[in-house]
Amino acid sequence: MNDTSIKISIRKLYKVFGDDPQPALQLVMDGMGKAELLEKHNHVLGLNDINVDIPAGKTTVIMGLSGSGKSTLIRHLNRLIEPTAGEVWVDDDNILEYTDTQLRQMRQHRMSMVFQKFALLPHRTVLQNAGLAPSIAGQNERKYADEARRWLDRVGLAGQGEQYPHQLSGGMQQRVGIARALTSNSDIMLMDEAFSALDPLIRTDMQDLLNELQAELQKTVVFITHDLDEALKLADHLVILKDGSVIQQGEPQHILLNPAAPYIEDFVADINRARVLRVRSVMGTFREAGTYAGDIDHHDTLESVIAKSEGDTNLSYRVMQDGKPVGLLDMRKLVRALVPSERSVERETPDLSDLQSKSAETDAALSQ
Ligand SMILES: Nc1ncnc2c1ncn2[C@@H]1O[C@H](COP(=O)(O)OP(=O)(O)OP(=O)(O)O)[C@@H](O)[C@H]1O
Repeated sequence: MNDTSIKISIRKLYKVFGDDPQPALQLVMDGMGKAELLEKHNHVLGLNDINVDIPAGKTTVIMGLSGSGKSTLIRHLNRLIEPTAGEVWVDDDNILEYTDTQLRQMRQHRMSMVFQKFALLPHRTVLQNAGLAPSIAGQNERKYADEARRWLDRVGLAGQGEQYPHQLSGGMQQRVGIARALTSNSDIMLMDEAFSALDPLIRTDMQDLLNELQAELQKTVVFITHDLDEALKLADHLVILKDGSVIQQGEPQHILLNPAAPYIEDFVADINRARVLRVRSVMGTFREAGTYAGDIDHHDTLESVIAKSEGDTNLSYRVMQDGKPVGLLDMRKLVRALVPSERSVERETPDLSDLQSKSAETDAALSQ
């Protein structure tokens, strides 16, 4: 994540829910955990000393199980929730110091939100829903129609502008939600479980759409999910929450290869690593001299390299990025990366038959 500036910076953020949060906060700062705070003091620890830098133009995914604090955290970014302590900086402003007018300006022009349940206005057309932000800012339909239509076209809803939300499927309604966020022309998109209400195939389509839009538009996206596959597919930066605390954050591939806590190890244990890990995350240094079986791209998945090698663990490949060699990938190293942790590598190194059965599983999954 080099060469990226920070768009949103969350500093020492705490949220305690209850009648008298300040004394409870002191107990938390002195080390009391969520369970004890609830049991002995009847206060809920929502967020505990959150420090996260959200890079501009990238997708940051906040992931955690139910109750871990994801919604509480994202709602602090537009001050739908006020913290018990801490700071939230957006574009170098501490938004907790904003006046009501500044806050309204920020919500209207600098941040948009995409909701799990779409939150479309039922009596407005698709075009009017897409143009909600300019409409609230006082523009009439004639003025915003071109821009709203452009984004409806871009999300795959060309010709649907005169429909009403109830005439569209769930996936189409969420496309309107995304078009609405894009028509607002804000740099920051907050997406709260935005795809969780959709059927699996539609959900995959929407994830692909978001990745495509991001490659084109580079918005600062903060995306909440409880689904690790979704997180790994979307995230440039991944933040994992548990009981209101950040357990680990960083580049998703790095987290997968270096889980910092048993909780994360458990989370990532069932992931199809061959499909998620990229060559760049496991390759070694490039050496001029040496023989290799062919060229692969740094962004290829390990699964595609396994297929290319036909399971031959004696091979190594030259890794290319933008036409230049950047590394070497030894198939034995690739195989080691498929095993979840260092400890298990010491116990057992998978052999060719493991690889082939993994490939067969993958083929079966792909052909479904
Ligand atoms: N208004 C509230 N009053 C009291 N406790 C709250 C309130 N809002 C959230 N909480 C508590 O704060 C913690 C974090 O909740 P939050 O909704 O942020 O979790 P989440 O990770 O978004 O969960 P889910 O995936 O189920 O939406 C939970 O223990 C929850 O019960």
